[in-house]
This record gives sequence, C-alpha cells and structure tokens, in this order.
Amino acid sequence: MSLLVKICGLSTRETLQTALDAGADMVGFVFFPPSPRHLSLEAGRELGRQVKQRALKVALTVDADDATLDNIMDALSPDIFQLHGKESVARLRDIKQRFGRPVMKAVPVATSADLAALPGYAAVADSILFDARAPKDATRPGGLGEPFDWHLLENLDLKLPYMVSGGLHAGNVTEALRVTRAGGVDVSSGVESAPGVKDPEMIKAFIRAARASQDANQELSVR
Ligand SMILES: O=C(O)c1ccccc1NCC(=O)[C@H](O)[C@H](O)COP(=O)(O)O
Repeated sequence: MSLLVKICGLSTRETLQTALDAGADMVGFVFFPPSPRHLSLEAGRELGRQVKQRALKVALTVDADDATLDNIMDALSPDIFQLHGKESVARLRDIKQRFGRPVMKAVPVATSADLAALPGYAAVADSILFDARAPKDATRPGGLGEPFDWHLLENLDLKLPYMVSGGLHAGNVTEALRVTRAGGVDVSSGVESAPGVKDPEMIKAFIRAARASQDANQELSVR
C-alpha cells in the first residue's frame, strides 16, 4: 500500500498549493484557537475550495462540540475528522454516526502505558495517528515539534491503518518509518520556518524524503 503523506496546519493559499503540487495525500486544517495554525471558518472554506479533490481534507479539532463540528462540515466539508483531544470511544462513535465521515483518532504517546487506550479506539476509529504526548503545561495537545520514542510502536499489532507524527522532518522521516512501519506520516512544525509559518521548500523536501523512504523501506522488505 502506498505511503500516505499529510501536511498539517496549512493556512495560506500559497503553501497549500505547494503541498498539493508536491503530492501531499492529505492536507490538515486546524480549528483550535490556541494554535498558531488555527483557521477561521471562512479561511477554511476558501482553502477547502482550493483543494479540489487533489488531496484528502483533514479537519483537526480538539474536544469540539457538535455545533463546532457542524460549522466545520458546512465550511470545509472535510474528508476526515482528526480528533486530537480527550474524545472518548463513545464520542468517536457519536461523531461518526452524526457526520458520516471517517475519524482519525490521535493517540498521544510518551510511554508504553499510553498504548493501553488503543483497543477501544481501534474498535471505532477508521485510523489512528500516533503523536508525541504534549507536556502538561503545553497550550495545545499537538503540533509541538517533538518526537516520541518510535520503538514503542515496534511490536505494534494494529489491524487499523496508522500514521506516525510528532517532531518529524525531512531528516528523520526515513528512520521513523523504518522503526514504526507506519502507513502514513504527518508533519507540521518540521515544515515551518516559525510556528504557524509553513515553508514551501521544507514542505517539498519533506514529501521528497517521505517518498524516498517509502521506496527504500520497500526495497529492504523484499530482500
Ligand atoms: O498543529 C497544531 O497546532 C495542533 C493544535 C492542537 C492539536 C493538534 C495540533 N496538531 C496536530 C497534528 O496533526 C500535527 O501535525 C502533529 O501533532 C505533529 O505536529 P509536529 O510535531 O509539529 O509536526
């Protein structure tokens, strides 16, 4: 199966176009006011129109209520909801039923104990995004540019598609994929020149490196 590459936290027409032209499979839009990547509904509507089915639109929310999700549906019509808060398994089921969209549940990872939540989520979610657990004093649960120990996923036996994220960049994405065997990679800080400021050259370099990793790891696996 082909590797999925997600560029998250896009907020300008120019950098969204760069990600689309460079072949991103998924483009992430953050709807979380404390984030430097937060989008207004109108900005989400405008950027969503630009995607034109060239990639999957991912709406990223944190413990959002139904009214917020309704507004995002109306503005962006996302292909996937990425739920990056403390959403329960029951809430995942509720959102899937109410909005009829696949949900990707972010699972914060710091130690192996964090994987205990997986079976419950895996029974309902359509995919999992493993991300570095945010420090207790963080202003947001993700997009912090810090990796977790990828070896924690080394013996993962998950039937669901999963992505790895957290502190990825063009220089470490190959190793992250080799260790985690993830089917997708997700990046935000690692393609920014400053918090919330996406860099076109960094976006292109990350996608190039991820595609090269996919080829390299496939070669290794057939040897
Ligand atoms: O990106 C944000 O600002 C953000 C805010 C609140 C919750 C999640 C957020 N990002 C989630 C993502 O999917 C990021 O791409 C992921 O955490 C990796 O971020 P980074 O370590 O900066 O590459």
